[in-house]
Amino acid sequence: MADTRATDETSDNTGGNHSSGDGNPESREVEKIRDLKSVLVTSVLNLEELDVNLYRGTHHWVPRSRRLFGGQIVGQALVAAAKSVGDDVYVHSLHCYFVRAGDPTVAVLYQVDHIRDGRSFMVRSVRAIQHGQPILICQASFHKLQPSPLQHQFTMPMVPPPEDLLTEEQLIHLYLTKPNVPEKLRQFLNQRLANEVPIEIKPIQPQPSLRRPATEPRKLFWVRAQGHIGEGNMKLHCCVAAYISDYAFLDTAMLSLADYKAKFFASLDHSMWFHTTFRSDEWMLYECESPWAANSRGLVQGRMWRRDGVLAVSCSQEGVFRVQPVNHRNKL
Ligand SMILES: CCCCCCCCCC(=O)SCCNC(=O)CCNC(=O)[C@H](O)C(C)(C)COP(=O)(O)OP(=O)(O)OC[C@H]1O[C@@H](n2cnc3c(N)ncnc32)[C@H](O)[C@@H]1OP(=O)(O)O
Repeated sequence: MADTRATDETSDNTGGNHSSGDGNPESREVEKIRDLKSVLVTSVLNLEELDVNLYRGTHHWVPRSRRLFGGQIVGQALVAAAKSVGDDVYVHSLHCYFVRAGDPTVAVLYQVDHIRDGRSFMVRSVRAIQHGQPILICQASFHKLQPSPLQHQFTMPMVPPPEDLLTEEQLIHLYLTKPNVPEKLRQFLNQRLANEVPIEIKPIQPQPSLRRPATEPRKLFWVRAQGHIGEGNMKLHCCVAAYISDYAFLDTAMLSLADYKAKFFASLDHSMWFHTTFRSDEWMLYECESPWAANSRGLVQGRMWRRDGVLAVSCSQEGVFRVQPVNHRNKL
């Protein structure tokens, strides 16, 4: 059954100044690289307030596509929206459209509109703007805690615990020790290792090689933010979950198609529902599936489970996919 415990995790430091480290610039630098709390909280999710309801966000990791990572834009939009509500309401859902590619060479402005303050619910609309044009439109709704006898949830799938599994990084290192790894593939995998994505992933069923058969479009992995964030800041955990939720989600739709690669793919929209308290810096099981793909689009749906079996977050996204056959002789 769903966890209906009233949360005491109500303090809001989202976007506040989080100092860390021992004051030594060198150790602060090391911590900045290693600790997600530094990278995301003091940098990416720490928006600069420019005016009333107007914020500026900067970037950390940019994907190979050279367009801004969607999870970063959604996470920052949620930070901006959350700044305009009190400590007694929690985001329960958000709905976004990615309308233009984000430009990694300039900052993003976030403009928050107060749509409605009701008795139980508060609704905000956020526009992420670059070069005077919206790149994302986001609606977020916040709700007071209102416990009810109506409660149920699906059951978490049975999977091995994260302690029994290797991280994606470890799997890549292992793969690179094999003889005869093609040079192009080696370069690609080394680039993946060099990515400073502040997210850790442990696949439940790692792909033995990149040349995989077509499978049911479903995958499961343990995921958490890198570094320590700690308890007591549910708003921040939701913003970090928004960042994480977009990372390895959309490619679920490609699993049904072997021998093709996406020459262009991008998320068109992103929706999330936050059900209960969780910690984004602790392992959560991300269950991703794609019920449909056609017409150059694919739909993905995801559930993030706390490791105690409580359904914490549900996500949904549609993406555009332009695919081409893989030439296996020259393949990565
Ligand atoms: C494992 C680690 C990897 C992690 C990566 C995580 C990534 C997760 C997913 C994301 O975060 S994606 C980032 C968030 N989403 C976006 O940035 C999408 C923003 N929205 C848009 O860019 C536009 O709204 C969108 C492209 C979706 C639609 O705009 P248009 O209708 O003007 O685009 P159009 O379809 O005409 O063209 C899009 C591209 O497809 C190309 N194209 C069009 N028709 C085509 C065709 N028939 N065949 C092949 N390609 C085609 C077209 O040239 C163009 O390529 P370029 O961008 O390189 O120029």
